[in-house]
Amino acid sequence: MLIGVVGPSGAGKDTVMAGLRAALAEDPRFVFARRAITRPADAGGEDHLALTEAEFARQDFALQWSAHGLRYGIPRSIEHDLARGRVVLANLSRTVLEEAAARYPFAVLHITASAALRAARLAARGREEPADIAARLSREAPLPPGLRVLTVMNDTTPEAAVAVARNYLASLPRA
Ligand SMILES: Nc1ncnc2c1ncn2[C@@H]1O[C@H](COP(=O)(O)OP(=O)(O)OP(=O)(O)O)[C@@H](O)[C@H]1O
Ligand SMILES: O=P(O)(O)OC[C@H]1O[C@H](OP(=O)(O)O)[C@H](O)[C@@H]1O
Repeated sequence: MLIGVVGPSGAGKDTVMAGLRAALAEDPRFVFARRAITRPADAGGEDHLALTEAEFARQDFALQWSAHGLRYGIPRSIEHDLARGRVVLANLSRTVLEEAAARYPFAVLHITASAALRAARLAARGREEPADIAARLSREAPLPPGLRVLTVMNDTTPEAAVAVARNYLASLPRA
């Protein structure tokens, strides 16, 4: 099953995924997709595959989208993992959820937090310039209806959010 980790900028998707990755490191059932992004490798945050626009255009991805002036792709290799019954976690855009659900066994892990907390977190993170942060905070993308969704309110500690997300993963049907 593919788990799309989504939510507004600053909610804590990367943070919760990093916590899950550490918590599930010994469990071979779980795989974390490495994204390709047209963002420099040293920009901070996740360990992504940094591609130029030209390199990105030549790749064949399982899922891809554009946001924040960047291109994002999920590698085809997830299909091999899914075929072997793995649970694949991937940080996705909310705009590709219907496509993902149409193509793969799929559930959503929706990470969110209040607008005030997200604003403070993005400012403290410092990965983007203030104008980009403002654009990120105002970006809205509703979740499509009819999907299996767990919403995690990441408004206390990262550990608490990771624990809720981990319980959700444990509750999912085995492939
Ligand atoms: N529960 C929390 N308490 C305090 N700080 C947090 C918490 N969760 C995340 N953060 C911090 O908030 C910032 C944003 O988190 P993160 O990068 O994980 O968000 P994101 O949803 O992946 O955002 P984006 O979509 O912009 O990449 C990071 O600096 C992170 O360390
Ligand atoms: O707003 P939506 O479309 O859900 O997400 C748009 C993009 O923003 C985030 O990327 P980043 O890691 O913050 O660059 C998401 O992971 C996604 O790639």
